[in-house]
Amino acid sequence: MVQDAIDRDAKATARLFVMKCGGSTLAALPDSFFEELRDLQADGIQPVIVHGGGPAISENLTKLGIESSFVNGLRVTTEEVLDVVEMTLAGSINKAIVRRIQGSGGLALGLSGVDGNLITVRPVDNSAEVGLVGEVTGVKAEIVTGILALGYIPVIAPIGVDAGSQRYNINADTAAGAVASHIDSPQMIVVTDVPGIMRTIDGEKVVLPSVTVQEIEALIASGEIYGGMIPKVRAAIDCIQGNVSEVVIVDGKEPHVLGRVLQGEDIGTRIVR
Ligand SMILES: Nc1ncnc2c1ncn2[C@@H]1O[C@H](COP(=O)(O)OP(=O)(O)O)[C@@H](O)[C@H]1O
Ligand SMILES: CC(=O)N[C@@H](CCC(=O)OP(=O)(O)O)C(=O)O
Repeated sequence: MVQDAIDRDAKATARLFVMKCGGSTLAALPDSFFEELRDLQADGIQPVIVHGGGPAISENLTKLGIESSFVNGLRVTTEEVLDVVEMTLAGSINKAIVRRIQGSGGLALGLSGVDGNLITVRPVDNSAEVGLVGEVTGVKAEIVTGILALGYIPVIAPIGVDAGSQRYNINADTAAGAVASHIDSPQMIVVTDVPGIMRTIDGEKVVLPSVTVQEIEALIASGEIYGGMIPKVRAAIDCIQGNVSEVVIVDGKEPHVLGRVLQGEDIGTRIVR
């Protein structure tokens, strides 16, 4: 009987997954991606979305004539930059994702980490260099599970608040990893614009089917993992030290990509302990 209860619990948590959608790929995601999300939701699976939008933020900053730069993959964020980050992430991008899910017949509810103090942060260690960028200190899991219990897919924009209600910009990969850890999601799926972590072997580019934490450190040290892939693998390493057992990096344009990952098919790169 005890075993039955354990099996039931395992089944219940296995239905939950966090998905990070990168700004590099959002506009290119086909309708079939959102239709699959709708079907998964109808089957009782509980996706939680954390999204990025870096390219759209940069575009809006340029339009407004506001200069911005990156230090180690983090956007140097002033209050002026944060106005644009918030209007882009919590505004147009968040609502575009919600509309696409609803347009396919699914149910979604958008919010940012500010709403209900969902994501609390403190300034990152190098805040003297990057400004108002936050490191996650807490996630109110009950808000996420409450939205899921209402039958909606939570769609979360990566902006956090501190105890004094100051808002902060958070890298979307980092925010997704923190959400996955705090809600005890067994899996995090990172949807991006490449088919996984790639490496050149004998002059040919190949996708690594699976990598360990140690292999990742070596690939960063050799320069084979660089740029936007670094925060993804760092977030993956952080969350697989906890209750998340695997992180899968995939290309959102692959047909039926979510179902294939959930069924354990060899697709993309699996990051395991
Ligand atoms: N080893 C690697 N394999 C695949 N992509 C890599 C690798 N190292 C760096 N990248 C880069 O990481 C990018 C994905 O990161 P990014 O552009 O930030 O995506 P997103 O917007 O989805 O967060 C790829 O387009 C590629 O240019
Ligand atoms: C602190 C920091 O750099 N925040 C990111 C948040 C968006 C993001 O991470 O979007 P992608 O996933 O599309 O890169 C930024 O301002 O661009």
